[in-house]
Amino acid sequence: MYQSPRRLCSALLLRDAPGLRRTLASGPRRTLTPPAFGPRPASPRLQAAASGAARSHPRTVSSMGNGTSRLYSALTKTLNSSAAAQHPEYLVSADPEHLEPIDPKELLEECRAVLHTRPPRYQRDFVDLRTDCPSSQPPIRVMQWNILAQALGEGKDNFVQCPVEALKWEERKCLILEEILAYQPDILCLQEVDHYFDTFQPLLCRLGYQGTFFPKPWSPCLDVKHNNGPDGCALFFLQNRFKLINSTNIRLTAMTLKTNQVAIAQTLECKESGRQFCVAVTHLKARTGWERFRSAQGCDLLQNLQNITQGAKIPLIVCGDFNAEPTEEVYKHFASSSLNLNSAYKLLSPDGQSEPPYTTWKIRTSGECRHTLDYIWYSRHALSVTSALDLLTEEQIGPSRLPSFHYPSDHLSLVCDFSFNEEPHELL
Ligand SMILES: NC(=O)C1=CN([C@@H]2O[C@H](COP(=O)(O)OP(=O)(O)OC[C@H]3O[C@@H](n4cnc5c(N)ncnc54)[C@H](OP(=O)(O)O)[C@@H]3O)[C@@H](O)[C@H]2O)C=CC1
Ligand SMILES: [Mg+2]
Repeated sequence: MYQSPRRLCSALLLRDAPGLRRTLASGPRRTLTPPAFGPRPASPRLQAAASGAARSHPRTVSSMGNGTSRLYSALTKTLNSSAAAQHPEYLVSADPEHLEPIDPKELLEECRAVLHTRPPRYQRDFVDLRTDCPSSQPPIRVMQWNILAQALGEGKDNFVQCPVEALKWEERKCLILEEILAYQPDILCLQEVDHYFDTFQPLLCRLGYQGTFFPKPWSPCLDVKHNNGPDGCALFFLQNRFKLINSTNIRLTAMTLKTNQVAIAQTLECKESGRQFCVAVTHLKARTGWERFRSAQGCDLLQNLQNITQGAKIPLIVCGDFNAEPTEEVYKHFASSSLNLNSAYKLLSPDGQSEPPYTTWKIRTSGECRHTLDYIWYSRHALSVTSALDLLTEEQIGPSRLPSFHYPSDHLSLVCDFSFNEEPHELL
């Protein structure tokens, strides 16, 4: 598709003039699955509106913690004198409700232009898991992803086999957006988000999502020089499909003590069917030696979810980086909870009983770390998984593991399609 130079220079490219020049010189080489979002009017003011989005303050996000995060975000931008001097328009506030929608195809084109020197995206296929006749309602697509905080990736994680150039934010953010645009989730659950206000909230808002961000109270990102504020969990849903009924930000406790880990839980109503369900996102405490702590955090989350779902009356989907293998206590608590949860990715195994062999794979100074830590739990009686996105193979991941020039995070995205099971009275 032809893109005028003017259009290519949008929000994504504002801070990447050399990338733009490369784009115009050689054109995109990468191949992509085209997005299938509903058509939106192409915006003739994409460039101006997108730059406005990048400097805007959100209105729809929930309250707790957002003030802190906005402050850090504003502070880091102000302190980043080069960015402020070159693009003073970043400091001007705009009302996100009056920003024009983005055509996802245009955004994808922009991502492709920025990424044209990188290798092509990995091909991942959806596995059909339907066991009965198709539902009359369109499925609900849920994406779970620890996207890797920029500050942690560059300053803390020690991915010794990953070249620093592969972590450049101006390109890595395009890889993240490309992944989201490729799978078009209705609901997006993210961890390690440290670019909510300047990137994901404004862009995803203009793609039709409503977002909520809850930062960690003492994010390790804040220890990193030139950080962009705290990292935290973010939850987005498509506004044309769901109505927000209730939203709760949860600071997890462990043995009654407040911890540094958080969750967001929202009750949504499907606009097509009128059915309600609850979706939650969390990121539990990392590292070995913290198993009992994680277990306590999991119990606290389950207790909160019991209350929010009115004792399992409302169907539930819980996405998260649990930082726990299936052998850990916290996993067992979720698997045996009275909320009647099943883990969606088990359904990809031949017997439907085994988790995938890995959801994260990286090489640190301590050696290779290959673990299954990320899950999508769902109410096994009320919901069915109709398909799930297969994981990357070892060959696709490559010998240097993740993140890499191909893939932006050390965690793989998990994507599932859900449908509501018929209620007993509807079967009569
Ligand atoms: N600025 C301040 O004033 C304060 C800062 N802190 C910082 O916060 C940290 C604790 O925060 P907490 O939320 O408990 O952190 P966690 O232990 O949960 O880990 C934080 C992040 O580190 C990643 N991580 C996991 N294993 C390793 C590893 N081996 N090496 C490097 N990174 C790893 C995790 O990624 P993943 O989930 O993908 O594995 C996670 O996102 C402290 O280390 C301290 O640096 C704490 C208090 C105050
Ligand atoms: Mg991490």
